[in-house]
Amino acid sequence: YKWKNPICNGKLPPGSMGLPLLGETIQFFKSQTTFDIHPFIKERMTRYGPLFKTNLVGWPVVVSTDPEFSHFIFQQEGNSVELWYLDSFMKLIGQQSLTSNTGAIHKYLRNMIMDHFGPEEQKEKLLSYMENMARENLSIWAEQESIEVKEVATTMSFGLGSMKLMSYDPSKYSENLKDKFTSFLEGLISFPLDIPGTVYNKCLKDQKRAIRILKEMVKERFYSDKKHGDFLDVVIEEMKKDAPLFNVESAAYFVFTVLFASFETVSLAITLAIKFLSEHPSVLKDLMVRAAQIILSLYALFCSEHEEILKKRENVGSPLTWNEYKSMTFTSHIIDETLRLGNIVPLVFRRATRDIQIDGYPIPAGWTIMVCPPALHLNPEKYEDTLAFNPWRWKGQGSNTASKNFMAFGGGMRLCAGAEFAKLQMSVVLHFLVTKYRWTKIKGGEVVKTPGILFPNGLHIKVTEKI
Ligand code: HEM
Repeated sequence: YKWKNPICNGKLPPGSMGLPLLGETIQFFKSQTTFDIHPFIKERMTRYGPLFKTNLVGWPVVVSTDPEFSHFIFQQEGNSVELWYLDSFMKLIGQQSLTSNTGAIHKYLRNMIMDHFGPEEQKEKLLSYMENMARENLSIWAEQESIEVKEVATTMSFGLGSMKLMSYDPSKYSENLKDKFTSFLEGLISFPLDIPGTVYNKCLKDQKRAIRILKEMVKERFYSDKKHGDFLDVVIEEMKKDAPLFNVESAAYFVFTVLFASFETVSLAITLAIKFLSEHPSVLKDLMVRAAQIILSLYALFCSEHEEILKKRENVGSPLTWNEYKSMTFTSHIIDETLRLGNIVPLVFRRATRDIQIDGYPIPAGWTIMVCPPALHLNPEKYEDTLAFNPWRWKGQGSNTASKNFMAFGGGMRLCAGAEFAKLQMSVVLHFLVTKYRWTKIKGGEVVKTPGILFPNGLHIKVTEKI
């Protein structure tokens, strides 16, 4: 009785607390093979409405599928809610990483990241890194009989992220850092059962090895005076201050979190975009026509005005400027649509630090609030024919990062620090892929959501250079 009726001032939102201790955990982790809202959420939305209570992995939770309330929750960061994730997640991310810091320290660390991934840095340095990375990787893809997209996209994004963060050189270390992340995203939102054979267990082991490598790097840098111009330089500078924010352990966790956030999400988004484009030739055709138009108009302009620049550009393919990438509205619609339908981050967690009232229901202090972006992204009142991949639905809008109906990058003070970096990287890869190459799907492409997205059979394609 106590389990089913938690003590609280007033009537809690509708819903069931499930079985004692287990709650509704088993139903929550049930896998699905479509992009639709997870059946656990969908069934309860129909039964109880947009806000309902449940219990997951021992924690009392209120699930929000309501745009207004979800937006309100993101705005309440540091006021009536704080960032909070399941114990299993925190164990993987580390108690001292950015995600666990609040207030001024969070702001300070967040700015450190923004300084390295923000628009100024993108214009100055990152764009040319990205273009080189995309060009080099694509030419390697085109040499293969077939490639598995998620795998090669991960290699490319990891290369970019790890170079920018810590000038990572794999040949210097006995174990490869990238291999330690293969099951990380899956593990983060998988059933937190730490026994051999489970994804979570593998993830914990890999995380320990990754932290070991990163600690080695942090120590080496700490005792060296050589500057690399990367993110780790800034972390080391922090460590050398009188009242340092980091020790070796927390510095390693910090870099680990940013590294993970910077490449797993992007490589998944690139894979999803390629999957959707492969399945929707009319979208691909439109994208190719627009990309060709941009290049042709640039060439025409340069031919008439800057013969030397044209020559330089011809030598390196067809790179563009930051403003040119930003003005590719159709590409940004494809990216928004991929993120809306793909729901790479299917759940965002917070904890009420004091009692919150919503529509006459109390959410007691200490309860978890789970914001569910797919419910907002697949809301038929906002997005017609919700499961259709239709980039044209964004026509007339600029690029989306956060709104009440688009929360692919979260919102409020915790809005993804790498959102613009991620979108730029996707634009660059798509631009080079469609202007210089064509591809055909060989096999795979099916998805399973657990609730994180997996490609159980991969997505295998053959890339060829256009003549
Ligand atoms: C398509 C790619 C990406 C998606 C879908 C995505 C999604 C998200 C979401 C939903 C959050 C909010 C989590 C929360 O509120 O609890 C977040 C936070 C964050 N993301 Fe991303 N992200 C992406 C790419 C990146 C990249 C490339 C970076 C690297 C710089 C990055 C760095 C971060 C950081 C540091 C945070 C924590 C921000 C904070 O707590 O202030 N993300 N991301």
